[in-house]
Amino acid sequence: MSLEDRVRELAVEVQPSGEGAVAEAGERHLALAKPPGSLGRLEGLGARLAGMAGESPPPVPGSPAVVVCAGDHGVLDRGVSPWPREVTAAMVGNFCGGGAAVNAIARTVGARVSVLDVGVAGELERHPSLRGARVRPGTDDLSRGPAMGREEAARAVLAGAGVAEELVESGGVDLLVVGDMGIANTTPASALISALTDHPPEETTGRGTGIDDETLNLKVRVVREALELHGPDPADPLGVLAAVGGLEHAAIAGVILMGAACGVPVILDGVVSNSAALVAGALAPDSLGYVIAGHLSVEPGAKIALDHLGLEPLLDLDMRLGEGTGGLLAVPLVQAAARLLVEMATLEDLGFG
Ligand SMILES: Cc1cc2ncn([C@H]3O[C@H](COP(=O)(O)O)[C@@H](O)[C@H]3O)c2cc1C
Ligand SMILES: O=C(O)c1cccnc1
Repeated sequence: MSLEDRVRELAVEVQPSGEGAVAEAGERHLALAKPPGSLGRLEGLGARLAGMAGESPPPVPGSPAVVVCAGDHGVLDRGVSPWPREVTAAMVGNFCGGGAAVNAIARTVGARVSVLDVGVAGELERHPSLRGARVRPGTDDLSRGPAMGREEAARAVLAGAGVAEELVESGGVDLLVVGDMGIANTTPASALISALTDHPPEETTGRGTGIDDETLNLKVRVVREALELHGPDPADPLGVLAAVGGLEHAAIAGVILMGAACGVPVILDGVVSNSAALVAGALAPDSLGYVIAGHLSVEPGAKIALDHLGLEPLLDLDMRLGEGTGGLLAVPLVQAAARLLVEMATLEDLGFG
């Protein structure tokens, strides 16, 4: 079986989240000891968690993990980011050493950090939290040719899916957060969002790590050239990924598909994971029933992608880092949304039934 077929097989494994449990949780919220609707969006989130688990009340997720997917990008040669490629490998080392923003926030919310090398260009030291599944040492320049081959894109999707499966099946993880590391990776994120939402590059392209006006204009031009060169077809998500995506974007799509197939909620981070969710949703529309938008990144493509997916972000903190940082901050909200349904007394318990 080809790797593409295996991705398709995984997509077919995703079951729709349970409408019955969603309705039951909605009923329960009306009965709990509070004015109806007073917990705001936490009520709808709790009902969605019930749907994902297929039962109301839903279990309270107590074992979260972030999967930081890392890769490098040939399009960096066009000057779309001010940072050198070597920062990607250095930051992967930093994730393993515990000194990155994602590590500090993971410790705050009690999440494990797992790092997946699907496409880093440099040498990496071995480390227990680092999974090596390097498909190739970075993509090619997507503005001059395909970023990667279709089978390579499929291999990266399956690498992400494999890590998610291991965390859930052997590690007891019941809540996944996706994160990214890869210098220049906001360029393929914009290209994916334009290709899959039909918004033009001027709207989906942002300043990434913090580029000036001149570099932003160049970045928009590079994304436009890539779209003109490939004419990506939204009906062929793997083709879109291979033409204008990135290896970590592919791996994140794989984590989403496997999380959904296992019935585990997946919290998105910023624009890179938002673009990957568009790919996952195009491969398996039902996977979106298991996806939660953790926060709204400052990158303009983030809002376009989330609107297209029909997802409302839980937090809006003006963050634009990636790594999984904004997604992790939403973990306590997700846990609280489930715990409210599990632990609150009802009005009837209080004698007001
Ligand atoms: C030190 C450092 C740490 C980071 N952690 C995440 N990113 C984020 O910034 C990069 C994408 O932005 P652009 O497309 O502008 O290059 C990615 O590596 C992303 O994960 C970082 C970037 C840097 C420089
Ligand atoms: O939205 C993000 O996650 C993001 C923004 C800028 C750079 N890297 C990531």
